[in-house]
Amino acid sequence: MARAKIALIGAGMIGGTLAHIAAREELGDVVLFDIFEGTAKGKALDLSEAAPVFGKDSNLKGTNDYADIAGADVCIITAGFPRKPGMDRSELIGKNLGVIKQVAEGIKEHAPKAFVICITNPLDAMVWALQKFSGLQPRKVVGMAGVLDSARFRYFLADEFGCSVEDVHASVLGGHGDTMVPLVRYSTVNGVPLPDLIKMKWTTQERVDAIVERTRKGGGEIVGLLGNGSAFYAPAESAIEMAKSYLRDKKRILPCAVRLSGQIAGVRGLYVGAPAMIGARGVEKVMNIRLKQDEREMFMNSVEAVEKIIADCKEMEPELKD
Ligand SMILES: NC(=O)C1=CN([C@@H]2O[C@H](COP(=O)(O)OP(=O)(O)OC[C@H]3O[C@@H](n4cnc5c(N)ncnc54)[C@H](O)[C@@H]3O)[C@@H](O)[C@H]2O)C=CC1
Ligand SMILES: O=C([O-])CC(=O)C(=O)O
Repeated sequence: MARAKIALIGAGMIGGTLAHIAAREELGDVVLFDIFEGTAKGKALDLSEAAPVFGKDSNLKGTNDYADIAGADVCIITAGFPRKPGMDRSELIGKNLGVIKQVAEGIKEHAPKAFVICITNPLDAMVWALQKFSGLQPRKVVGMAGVLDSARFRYFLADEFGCSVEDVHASVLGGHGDTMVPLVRYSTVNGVPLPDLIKMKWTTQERVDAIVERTRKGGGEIVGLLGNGSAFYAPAESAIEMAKSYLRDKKRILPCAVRLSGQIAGVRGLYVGAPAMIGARGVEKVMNIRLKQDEREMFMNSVEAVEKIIADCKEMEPELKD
């Protein structure tokens, strides 16, 4: 059987890391696309030269020609600009909306059957715009944020309990911004929910509240530390998890930015983070979890934040207006 073809649109920090993981895991042949041809070609060649050392076979190609992504099974988009310390992700639309428009046109023309995972920020608005510009089926266009946000939540909780990260599961809903909703009630250690762990005196409400707040601001914490760029290892690992679930029809249930059609709090037509089953048909199901009043309020607050960014995108690009 032919190898899967994975197109990485954007060959910067996340794009290069994605290529590295895809090659090491022999997920398929990799096309690295970037407006800077040298960056894409250089990283593809460097990784090709590493392959004999790690002993895996994948073809890696760098390009600035969309024709090279033809027939891709998966496209992962990181093209665009990261924020700088002190900036909000929403401030990136001025630069990144135009980039997403170009990327959508490239994918629509050359890889319209691909499963498309958007990472570019501000995430929920960019994946919404990408689906609109490209006209691809919503079930084949998703955004990566929830896997990353819940991985941060899991890491902070495992650190709090001094236990393995493998035994901590967590769910984060809503937009990828400071209003995201880490769901305490649905987060567990060995199946035991956090509120029970508080009763068991494994931690306190105050400490859990602080972890929730740190999770919400997790991206900004890394931006502040790096000084010149944003997180890339954890975002790349997270998108690969989503790509693998599609390519291997694993039907993982992962928190992703998906276009809702009423499953959570009745929200429709908007891309926002929710637990979704990813299989060979793309988004095969969205979990219709029931929220308590306070959770629902936090979720709607996050939805409103996404709606505001989308309204600004519509002002910039009238073709996005319905
Ligand atoms: N969704 C999420 O959870 C996360 C999102 N991000 C976002 O991912 C994006 C990429 O981050 P990095 O890889 O760190 O940035 P980077 O700056 O290292 O790489 C971006 C690449 O995009 C390329 N590019 C710019 N315009 C392009 C165009 N029109 N066509 C093709 N390529 C183009 C640049 O040349 C650069 O190589 C940023 O917007 C960042 O905010 C970052 C971390 C997590
Ligand atoms: O914070 C940023 O700008 C990058 C990002 O989305 C994250 O790491 O969560």
